[in-house]
Amino acid sequence: MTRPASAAADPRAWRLAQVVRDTYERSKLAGFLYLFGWAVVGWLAGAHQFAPWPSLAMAGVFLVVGVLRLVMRPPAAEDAAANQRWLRHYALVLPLAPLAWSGVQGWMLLDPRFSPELRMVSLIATIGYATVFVNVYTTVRRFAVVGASLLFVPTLVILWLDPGQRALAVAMTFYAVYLVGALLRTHAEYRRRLELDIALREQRDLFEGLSRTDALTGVYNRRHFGARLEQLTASARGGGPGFTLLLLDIDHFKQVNDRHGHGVGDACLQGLAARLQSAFPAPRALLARLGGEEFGVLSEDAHEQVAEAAQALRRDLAARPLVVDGCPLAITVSIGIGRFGPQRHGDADGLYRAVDRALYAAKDEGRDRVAVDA
Ligand SMILES: Nc1nc2c(ncn2[C@@H]2O[C@H](COP(=O)(O)OP(=O)(O)OP(=O)(O)O)[C@@H](O)[C@H]2O)c(=O)[nH]1
Repeated sequence: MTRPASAAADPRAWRLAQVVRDTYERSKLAGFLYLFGWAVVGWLAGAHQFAPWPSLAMAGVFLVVGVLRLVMRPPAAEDAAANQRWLRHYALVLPLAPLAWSGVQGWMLLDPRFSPELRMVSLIATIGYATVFVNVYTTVRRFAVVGASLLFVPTLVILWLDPGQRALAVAMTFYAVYLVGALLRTHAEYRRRLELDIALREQRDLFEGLSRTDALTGVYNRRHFGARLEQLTASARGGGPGFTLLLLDIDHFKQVNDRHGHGVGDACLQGLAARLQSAFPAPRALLARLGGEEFGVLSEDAHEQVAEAAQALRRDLAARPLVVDGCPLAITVSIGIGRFGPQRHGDADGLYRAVDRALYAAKDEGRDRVAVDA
């Protein structure tokens, strides 16, 4: 009955895990684009005839790299160390395809057996792959920079070194400059969206936490307690582990408010919640304020153990009164306890009514006592 993870779950670990998930999702099939590109260009050029082994080797490289990208699944958990490791390994795999494509591109530009028309087709493919890198790998900027550079820089060098290709060299250089700008913009947009996701997630966690928590004491509220009671009852009816319900009511609490004021009454409720939390610690027990001066505990322990802990709490309150504003505040409590029995109680309401009766029996018998539904 552990208290759920708080709203302040580690946003840095989540951000890293999200970057890893996005990177994988965006790139898992993209490796095969290179295989497709080489199959089309190489086939049209007849490379499989005039250079069968290099052609086959290229296809093999693209196939292996494509499969590698697909099978390198990211870690399932938001484990920062595992995600960092994955990024380091992926940083070695991701550049392989652009590197190999750069080889293809250089080969096509330098080998006269490739026609000018097919060279143009391969240059268009290079532009396409570099554009994909800049738009897709905005998740990790260095990936985009490395990939696009591997694709573009060798091609630019070859084009600039050939005086006959000046116009193409100029056009490609302009496009490279555009890609740098596009990379900066898309990366900034991706980071903004990520931060927005984190803010939304934190707000959702915060509201979820608030909807389960009692504002005054910080323990669970009646709503969450009721939902958990229903779950435990259903599970016990289905043969799951049993549980014990405890209901506690402060005796003559009205007098505390009347004598000392509402503020002292509030502090008393907070002090008692803290004592209850120590008497019935998570994860074996779930504590809630059910309203006013009434608290409830759902415990995995047998009712004898819960009753023992309840008696110890009662004795502790007598021996060590609560301290409010530096002054001791003596209070006593009445407690009802019952272990869920599917035959005896039927459902959650049946158990609640039985334990409530035990609590009122404790009140009727003079308060400051524990009564067990048996
Ligand atoms: N300070 C404070 N008082 C509260 C709060 N909620 C309920 N109360 C008070 O709790 C008191 C409950 O009084 P009663 O229901 O008569 O119960 P009691 O005086 O404890 O008497 P018994 O339960 O019969 O022993 C009322 O005076 C409510 O105003 C709260 O959040 N803060």
